[in-house]
Amino acid sequence: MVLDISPEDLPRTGDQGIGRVAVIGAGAWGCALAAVARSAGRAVTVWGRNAETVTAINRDHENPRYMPGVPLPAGLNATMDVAQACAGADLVLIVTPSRTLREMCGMIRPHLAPGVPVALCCKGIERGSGLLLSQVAEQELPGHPIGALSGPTFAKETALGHLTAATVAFPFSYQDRLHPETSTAAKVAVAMGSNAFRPYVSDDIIGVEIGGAVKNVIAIACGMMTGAGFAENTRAALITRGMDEMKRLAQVLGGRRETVTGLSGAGDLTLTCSSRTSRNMSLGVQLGEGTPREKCFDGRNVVVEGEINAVSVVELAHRVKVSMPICEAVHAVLHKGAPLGETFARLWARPIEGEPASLSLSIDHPADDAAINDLAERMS
Ligand SMILES: NC(=O)C1=CN([C@@H]2O[C@H](COP(=O)(O)OP(=O)(O)OC[C@H]3O[C@@H](n4cnc5c(N)ncnc54)[C@H](O)[C@@H]3O)[C@@H](O)[C@H]2O)C=CC1
Ligand SMILES: O=C(CO)COP(=O)(O)O
Repeated sequence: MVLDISPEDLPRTGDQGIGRVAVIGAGAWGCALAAVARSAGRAVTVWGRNAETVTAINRDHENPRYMPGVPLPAGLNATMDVAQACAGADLVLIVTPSRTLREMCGMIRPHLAPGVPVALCCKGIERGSGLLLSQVAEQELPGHPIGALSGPTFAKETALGHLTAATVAFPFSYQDRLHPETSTAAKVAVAMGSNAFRPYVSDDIIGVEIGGAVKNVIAIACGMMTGAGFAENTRAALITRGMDEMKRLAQVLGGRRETVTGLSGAGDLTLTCSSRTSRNMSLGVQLGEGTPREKCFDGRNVVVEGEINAVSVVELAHRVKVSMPICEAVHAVLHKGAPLGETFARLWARPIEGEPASLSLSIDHPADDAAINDLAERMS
């Protein structure tokens, strides 16, 4: 199954003006989204920094470095020239690792026509500032509507045309509330939507971004426990309690709890916490099995957003006084040298709490150090 459908074959709900899409980043997700936009009938140019990758996309319709064996639509153009990529673009998708976002915004700024919307497709929170990626982009690209596209979307499956859904979120103006179908989010959704790729429209960019950023940290936790030999009960508990951490953080920052139960929170948690296709889950599994960090992924340099973002998520949680014990545990193991077994054993031995958290209680039960040590031993 390959996504190279002719635009005429696609039922459209009405073209709302986005004809040309620039995709910044020629990795797995950049190429998958470029394929999606192309199959939805858009003219697409991908910007990449690597000459071999750019040549391979244009000549072989494949990205052998990041998505080998996955055919890309023939009509995709790739370039190393950012001015060329952005020329005439009605929509820009930024799809490089989150830590590069500020730099990418600065790079495209001189080449964008006024008011062109920019959808962020990377997942994270800026380290140090604690800013959501949309706030970073707002600082760097004044005058451009900034939104996010996020959801349970493995790049390879998406590029192969497996049925996929994602959320497109841009802040709504008052006019948008009266006519949501003409909002920027809706226009972007229409521009990207096809028979195989189903976007949903949201006005809650904070909720959507928090879901995307935090789920990677929770996926590392699930991987760690799986690698350490724990089973499905443990994973289900981490997914559910991890979602609660996301909801609390989203709400305090002005997002909606219900957004986190959507594609970008619950959906993406379900996907990435269930499959070693996820680089985050996979890193956790390898560490849980006892592989030293430098030997994970056979020593290859792989983008694992949750590893870097564990720091920014925990710093942000401290700043806004939100309790995120699972993220804290991942952070302690990855960045503070805490022993994996004992850290997760202690996570389970915390005082009894209410579910939901609005049932405010905390009952200490004496930590049984011998039992914790046994559990820690099982995990080491
Ligand atoms: N792969 C996937 O299934 C999905 C990935 N994402 C998100 O998309 C973002 C990108 O991930 P992938 O495409 O998977 O990563 P990737 O590793 O496949 O590709 C990363 C791309 O970014 C480029 N890059 C790296 N550092 C750069 C820098 N300093 N300046 C300019 N370009 C740079 C690389 O050359 C490469 O083209 C991440 O935030 C990830 O969480 C989101 C949904 C799905
Ligand atoms: O975000 C993703 C799927 O939605 C990709 O997950 P990983 O970055 O863990 O591979």
